[in-house]
Amino acid sequence: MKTPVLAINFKVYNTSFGQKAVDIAKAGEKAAKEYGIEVIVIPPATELRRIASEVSIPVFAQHADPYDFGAYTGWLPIAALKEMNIKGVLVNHSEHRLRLDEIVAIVEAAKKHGLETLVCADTPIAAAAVAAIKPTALAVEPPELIGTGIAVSKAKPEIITNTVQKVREVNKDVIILTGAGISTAEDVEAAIRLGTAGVLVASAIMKAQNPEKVINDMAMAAAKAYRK
Ligand SMILES: O=C(CO)COP(=O)(O)O
Repeated sequence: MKTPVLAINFKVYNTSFGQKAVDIAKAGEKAAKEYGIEVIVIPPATELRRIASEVSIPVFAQHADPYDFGAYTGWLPIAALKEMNIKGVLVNHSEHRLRLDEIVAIVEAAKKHGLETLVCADTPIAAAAVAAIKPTALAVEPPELIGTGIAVSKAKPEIITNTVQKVREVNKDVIILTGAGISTAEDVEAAIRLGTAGVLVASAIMKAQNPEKVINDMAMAAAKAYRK
């Protein structure tokens, strides 16, 4: 994973499926090229194969299970992601919470299959616990700000600075991202100034009138703030 990062969690909005999802992913690809940053798109499981075949930027799954191919009805094996050219997996999102042993199993299985991991944590302490598992990246997202349009980087900057401090005590390499309520280019800039390498964002893009413009503005802000 390169830095800075604009990771777009599509969640399961009505814009997260079909052609709209492809258009948003293509806007991400365009911004990644234009500003030289890492844009990661994270569509629902049903859209993974199509989007991975239409864009060259990394596509991550919103969740996957630590299984190989086999008799696992209703689960999404990590082995299948690899076959679809998916580059990584989001783990333990606050809307899809897991126990620590389950997080460990997914991160280990992803490593075995050569996939990256972006693990979510709701507090600085949880982020430090996650950092000890050595994922590729982690995102600190206070659940009470998710989907509110109130950016954690503005409303609760101490959550970000505490996360960076606690995580670096246990892991010097993991990429740290900021998420929850990130709405504007300014919010992205603040997240980077507070010591993280980018953002994990959903509603500001998925619910926008003009998602392409929001992606462009956030990507430009990330590139600019990260260079300084
Ligand atoms: O949960 C999030 C990203 O994974 C954050 O969601 P919002 O950007 O909608 O606040």
